[in-house]
Amino acid sequence: MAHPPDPGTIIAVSGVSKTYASGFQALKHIDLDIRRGEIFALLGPNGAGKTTLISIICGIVRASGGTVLADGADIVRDFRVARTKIGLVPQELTTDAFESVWDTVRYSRGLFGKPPAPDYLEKVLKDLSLWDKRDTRIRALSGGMKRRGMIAKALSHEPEILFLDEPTAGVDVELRRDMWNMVRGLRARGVTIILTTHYIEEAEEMADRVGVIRKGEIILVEDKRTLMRKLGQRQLTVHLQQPLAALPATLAAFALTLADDGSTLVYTFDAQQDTPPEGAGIADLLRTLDSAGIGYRDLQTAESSLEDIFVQLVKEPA
Ligand SMILES: Nc1ncnc2c1ncn2[C@@H]1O[C@H](COP(=O)(O)OP(=O)(O)OP(=O)(O)O)[C@@H](O)[C@H]1O
Repeated sequence: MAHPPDPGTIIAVSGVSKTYASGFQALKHIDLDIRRGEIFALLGPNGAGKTTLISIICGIVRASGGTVLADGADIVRDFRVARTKIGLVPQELTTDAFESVWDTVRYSRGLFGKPPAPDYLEKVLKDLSLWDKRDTRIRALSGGMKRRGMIAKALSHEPEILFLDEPTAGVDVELRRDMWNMVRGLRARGVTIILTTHYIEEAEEMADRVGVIRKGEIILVEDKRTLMRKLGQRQLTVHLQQPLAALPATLAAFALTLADDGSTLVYTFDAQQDTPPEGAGIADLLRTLDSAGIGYRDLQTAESSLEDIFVQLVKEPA
């Protein structure tokens, strides 16, 4: 069954499964709502099903079951309407290599039945630093420029939803920066962006929400900040004046480990615990150290990153 229409939802994935002809089940009953105007990062290890899911939503791969609505249009029944809403920058660079950049974007726009819009296409190419290359054949472009070309092509019909599958895999720093500027600009214009990435720091920097997929199942969808607060851990590192041979019994109340041959104490606690259990706060620890006569030179705190959280989430259960 389709979802009840919710104006805040731009993509509604309901019960989507995919079993490839080989018999391999790549997706298992995926439910996922993408909100209008957000940047959504889909994270998952190799082979988790990210590309399969994106390809289904974009109408390239047929689901074995379930439904997808793109801005209210069923991607199978209302295929044409759904397609005009979506732009896809695929992982693999495939395009009509013999056409010029300009012809590629112009032609691609025409395929979606959109009237010519040279001013819009000029802006897209300029934003992607491709304007100077507009008469160059795609195949004569460098790898990074080809990727810019793919993005321009995906944007040619002014889609409301843009999928970027591993957009920055193997691209240089400059292109990555341009790409994120472009993504920010698109979001500011109300375009919804869904990206897959292996660079978790990108998701950390760019995404509003994060979804994690593992072995064909969505195991988590969360606002990025909430996720980091919920699952993040903080660590306090205490550099001691004198190394300790072992943890003294007076410190047993704290979750401590001794590192660096006894010269460092590491205290790990949940970032979500604004109020730690009675007597287990940082102040309590420092007081206990003082009264035990354990001197320290320095203190450092660190929070776990989205990367740490991700690694914890996708690691195989022991
Ligand atoms: N055409 C196909 N036939 C059979 N199995 C396939 C096919 N395409 C993908 N798979 C399998 O489905 C699983 C999911 O693949 P998918 O490409 O969706 O993963 P992914 O999360 O995008 O991975 P990566 O991060 O490596 O791109 C993998 O085990 C893959 O081998």
